[in-house]
Amino acid sequence: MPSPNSLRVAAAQMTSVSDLAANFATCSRLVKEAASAGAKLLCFPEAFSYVGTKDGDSVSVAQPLDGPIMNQYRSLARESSIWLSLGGFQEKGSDPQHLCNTHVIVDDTGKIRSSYRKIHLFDVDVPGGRVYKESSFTEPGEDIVAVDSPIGRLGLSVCYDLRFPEIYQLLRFQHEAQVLLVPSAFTAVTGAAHWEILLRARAIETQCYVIAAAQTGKHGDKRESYGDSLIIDPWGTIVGRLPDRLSTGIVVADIDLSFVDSVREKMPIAKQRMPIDFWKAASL
Ligand SMILES: O=C(O)CNC(=O)[C@H](CS)NC(=O)CCC(=O)C(=O)O
Repeated sequence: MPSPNSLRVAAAQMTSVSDLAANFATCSRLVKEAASAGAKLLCFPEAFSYVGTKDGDSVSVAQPLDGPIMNQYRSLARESSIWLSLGGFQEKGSDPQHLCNTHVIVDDTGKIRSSYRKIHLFDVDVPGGRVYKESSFTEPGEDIVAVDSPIGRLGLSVCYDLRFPEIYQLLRFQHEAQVLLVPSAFTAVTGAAHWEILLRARAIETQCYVIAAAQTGKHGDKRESYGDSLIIDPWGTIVGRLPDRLSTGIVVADIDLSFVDSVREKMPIAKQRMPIDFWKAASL
C-alpha cells in the first residue's frame, strides 16, 4: 500500500523515430496511460519528439519553445491534467546550424514552468561503436535549473550530464533538489556498461529520487539506444522498471518525500561534506 504521503510518478520508455506525428501519437497514448494510472508527473526521454537518421538531422526540426511542436505537448498536459518532463527537446538555437538540447517542465495546465539546456555535450568515440559529435550541431547550456512541483523540487539534467557528478551535487546542495530527472538516449554499448550504476550512484550520493526515462531499441538502421527507464529511491533501490528493457510503455512508482527526509536525517552528508575551500587548500 502506498503511504499517505506518496505521490505517483511515471517514466516513459519509447523508440522515437524521424516522424514528428508518429512520436506525438505515441506520447499522447502514454500520457493517457499515465494519467489513468493516477500519476502526477510523466517523464519522457531525450529526443522524445524526434530522432533523426543522421547527426544534425534534428536541427531541421528545431523550433522555439513557443512554437507549434511544444504547444502540442503543452495541450497534452492540459487535457490530461498531468505535469510533463519533456527532456531533450530540439529548441531552435541562436543560428540556423545549431539547436539547444532542452529539458522542459510543463505543468498540469499546460504552462512551461522551467527549461534547462544540456550542459555536457556528447562528443565521444564510443568503444566498439561510432563517433558522436553533439557539439557540431548543439549549443551548450550555461545554467543549472531546479523547479518546485507537486512531487517535490525537481533537478533538471539531460543524458550525458549523468557522467558529471558536479551538476547533481549542485542540484542537491545548492538548489535543494529532491527528485533528479535524467531523460536519456544512451547508446546500446555505454548503456549496457554504465547506465544503471551511474543512476544509482547519483541517487545514493545526492539522497534524491532519480527518474530516468530512456529511449530504447533501433531508431531506423543507424542508431540504437540501450533503454531501461528507471525510478530509483534516495537509498539507491530501484523502485520502478518495465519488465522488458526494449518495450514501449510507462513505468509507475510512488515516491515519498518523507523518505528523502529520513535518509538525509540519518546520514547527514549535507553537514558532513567538506566545503570547496577545504579542497582548494588541501590540493595546494
Ligand atoms: O541527438 C539526438 O537525437 C538525441 N541525443 C542523443 O542521442 C545524445 C547526444 S548525441 N546522446 C547522449 O548524450 C548519449 C550519452 C551516452 O550514451 C553515454 O553517456 O554513454
